[in-house]
Amino acid sequence: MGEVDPAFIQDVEHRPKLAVSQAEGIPLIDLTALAGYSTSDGAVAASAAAAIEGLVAEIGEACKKWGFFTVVNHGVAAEKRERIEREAREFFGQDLEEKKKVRKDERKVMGYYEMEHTKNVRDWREVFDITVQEPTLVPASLKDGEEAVIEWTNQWPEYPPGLREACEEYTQEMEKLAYKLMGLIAQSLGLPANRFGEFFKDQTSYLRLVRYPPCPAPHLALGLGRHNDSGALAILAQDDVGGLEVKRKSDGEWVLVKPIPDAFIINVGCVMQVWSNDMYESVEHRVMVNTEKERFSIPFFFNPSHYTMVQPLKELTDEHNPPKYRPYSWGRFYVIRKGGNFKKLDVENIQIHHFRI
Ligand SMILES: O=C(O)CCC(=O)C(=O)O
Ligand SMILES: [Fe+2]
Repeated sequence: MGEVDPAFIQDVEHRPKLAVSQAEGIPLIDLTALAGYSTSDGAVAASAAAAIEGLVAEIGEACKKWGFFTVVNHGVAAEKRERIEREAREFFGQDLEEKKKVRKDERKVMGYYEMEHTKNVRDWREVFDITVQEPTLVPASLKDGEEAVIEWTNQWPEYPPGLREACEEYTQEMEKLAYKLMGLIAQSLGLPANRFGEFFKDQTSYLRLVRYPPCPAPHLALGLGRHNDSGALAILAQDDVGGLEVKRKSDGEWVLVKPIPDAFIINVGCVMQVWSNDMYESVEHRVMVNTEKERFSIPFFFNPSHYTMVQPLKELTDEHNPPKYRPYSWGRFYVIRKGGNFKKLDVENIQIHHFRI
């Protein structure tokens, strides 16, 4: 059994229990009703509208109670998911030297990386990041009032040659699903289905391919340390190995998210927490590793346009429920977050609670 670099070792209170219960897991939601929804045919629309109403209620309940849920019958073609999963395995299967040819750094923020830290402890994983809009515009400066932007672009490896196409095809599917889910979430908050649409015109969403290698010390290290996702929504494809844990809101216990074939795991991010004025919370999660099996996952992070000022929505606040956050620039928040995970920091990386009133 190999020695583990101390950079990976979690403080005692953050080490995982290797035997965790899967009981009372996150809600499972069937999206079949979305496919049949048609407003052009009155008869279909009437029954479909009732089904959608049920779905909206289920999603609202899941967002409030868990911040996480699993969806099935989501309409994403299985071949597209299988294809990107295959390409990801091919990419990570190469030598480190090859992968480092597309390594990210402080200027090229998309690409391969194997030294990420979460809360200043190194994660037992390697990633490949792809921005969805080519190019993605983000602020050039972190100072208020400065409007200049820079462009983030992707780095594509020579091998596997089909990786780029697989990613582009898959992100289109993720976007479609994200818009549908945002529509349902908006309705669950009593808002029009398209309420969030305006925020994503120049979205800064990204896709991440992840490999968690087997680890000789899964009781000491984590594949990914506890964290919240910073954007609006995340859609995760995990393989059949398992390891994702969610901090259950009701009692603070870490609960393992059981892998379900073809399902996606959805969670609301910090932007949705602020928009909803804490009605829906972005819940902490982390990833355990194991001694035997490598694990692959593919999260898609649905993020607003860089110029979005994130703040509680007017419709959801009033004098009895005043805004709990000051407005903040999504673009600057995102640039700081993306830069902060490269290395150990002296201070806590930027978090929404820094904007809490
Ligand atoms: O790999 C997973 O299961 C979760 C990944 C995740 O939470 C993240 O990358 O933010
Ligand atoms: Fe996450």
